[in-house]
Amino acid sequence: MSNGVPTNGDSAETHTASQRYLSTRGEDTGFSFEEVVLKGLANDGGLYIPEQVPTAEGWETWKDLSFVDLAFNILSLYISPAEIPADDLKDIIRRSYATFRADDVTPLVHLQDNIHLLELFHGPTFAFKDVALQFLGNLFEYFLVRRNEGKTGRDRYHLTVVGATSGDTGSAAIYGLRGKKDVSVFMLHPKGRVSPIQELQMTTVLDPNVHNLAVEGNFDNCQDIVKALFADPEINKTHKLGAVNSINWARILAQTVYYFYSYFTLARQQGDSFTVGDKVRFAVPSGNFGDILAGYFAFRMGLPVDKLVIATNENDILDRFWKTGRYEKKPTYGQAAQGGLPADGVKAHEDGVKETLSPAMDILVSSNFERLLWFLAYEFASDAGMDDEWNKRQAGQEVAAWLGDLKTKGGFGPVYRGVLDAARRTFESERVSDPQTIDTIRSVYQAVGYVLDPHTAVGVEAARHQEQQNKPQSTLPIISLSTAHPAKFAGAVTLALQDEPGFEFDAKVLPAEFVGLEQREKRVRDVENAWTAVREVVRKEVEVELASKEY
Ligand SMILES: Cc1ncc(COP(=O)(O)O)c(C=O)c1O
Ligand SMILES: N[C@@H](CCOP(=O)(O)O)C(=O)O
Repeated sequence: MSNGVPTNGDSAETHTASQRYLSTRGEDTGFSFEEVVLKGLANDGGLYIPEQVPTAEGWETWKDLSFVDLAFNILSLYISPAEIPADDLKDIIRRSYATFRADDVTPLVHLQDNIHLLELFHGPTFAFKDVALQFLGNLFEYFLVRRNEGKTGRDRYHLTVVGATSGDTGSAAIYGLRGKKDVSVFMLHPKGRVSPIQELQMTTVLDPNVHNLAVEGNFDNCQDIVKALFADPEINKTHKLGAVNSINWARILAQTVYYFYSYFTLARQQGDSFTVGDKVRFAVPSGNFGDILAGYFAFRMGLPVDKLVIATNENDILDRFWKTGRYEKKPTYGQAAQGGLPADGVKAHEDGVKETLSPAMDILVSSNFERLLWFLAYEFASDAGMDDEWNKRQAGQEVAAWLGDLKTKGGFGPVYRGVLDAARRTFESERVSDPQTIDTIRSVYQAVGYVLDPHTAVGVEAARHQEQQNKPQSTLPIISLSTAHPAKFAGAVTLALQDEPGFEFDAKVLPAEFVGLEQREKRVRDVENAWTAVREVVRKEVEVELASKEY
């Protein structure tokens, strides 16, 4: 079904295949970038992906570009100038990264041996989410200003953003959208399950368009409520829902930039011992699979990636998939996957999400895994020798069936051997326990004096294990993504370092921006773990907000 690319009166010929989008469940195709950004989730429940992953022609020549110029080159491959003219796109990107404390936006620092840390926490809320959400906030604003030109009052297009957070997306989205015209933002967090600083970062923002909702439940309950709202035709029609979670394609797209940028930074830092064209590994602390999926796109675009290493905490659905070929909320260990794969020997944990020291990754089901599944299914279907339309249809049907089973039976798999083999060609997985996380924070501090946040520690431990395991490739540099500032997770950091001589959290870790947060006024509303109850709250609070506006 074509939904009419693009929305602003230009002809479809102005869009390349990588600038048109389809749903992973196969029913919805032909969307423009603007449509997928404003809609978030497809009508059939799928996630948007580009019809084709573009090759980054001449990427090797981008080595010395600034972050902003590099971002422009990459993003232009996915956004037609007929939708956002080049100068406007450049301006959006420039403004998005002007809010970062580091001149080079995402610095790369050498940690130990072959491991380099990609510091992604220099944005306003001290977590990697800022890289995408500063950009997404400005994109929403750009599209809304254009849509609302000459309109007044209730005729204006008012976007109602609803998002779920285990701590970091919430504040990053709020900082990306606070005070923006024609947008209300509702962030659902699991009550009492985010770190105290994360909670304060969200609830101390008092702009009238920001609404914090504390849900009695876990992160997956929050994510399910958001998905249920997107599936409800009524609220979508009346309130024009928008997404800030990584179900929104723009989140993934913005994150591909730092894979390229860190690769080039490494090449500049290493001089003769690393030339553009050499391979690297990336280790990525993973939960919803958005961050590492951006790495997959970078790889598909031509970046020389040896392997993408998925690092999970004890909520290990992804690790179990790579080991068994089954994607299951509740593990059924001991059953070998198709083709006689070994069981992984990991102990089953309690039914549901485990609360760990890396709470932002306490996720049972990783929403972006669906996007990877589509590409794996597409690759598998392509072996049948049919035409591209057939391959795409087949991939969509396969994904819809898998996701259907996940919903009704709690899991699916084992997947076809060819699908699993394709997954293993590009990715490896590691599961890191809480004690290992603490040991890693401590041993890195003792060795080099660097303080890791617990999520970053999960990635670093995975990288170190990879270094030990992959002897022949162990000379390859590993870029380990540092996804948050350690000050956001005082509990875990203090647990690991309290006995270290001279270590003082406030002096060594706490940034000035966090001092005094707890004394500020807060606004948050408790809500039931029920999507219909949340829908009522959204309706009422948007009404109050709109009634107070004069434009
Ligand atoms: C600090 C931190 N690290 C890692 C992750 C996992 O990233 P993703 O959900 O994209 O896999 C998150 C949450 O998304 C996070 O907040
Ligand atoms: N870890 C996230 C969970 C939401 O993930 P998202 O990347 O899909 O927004 C968080 O910190 O909120």
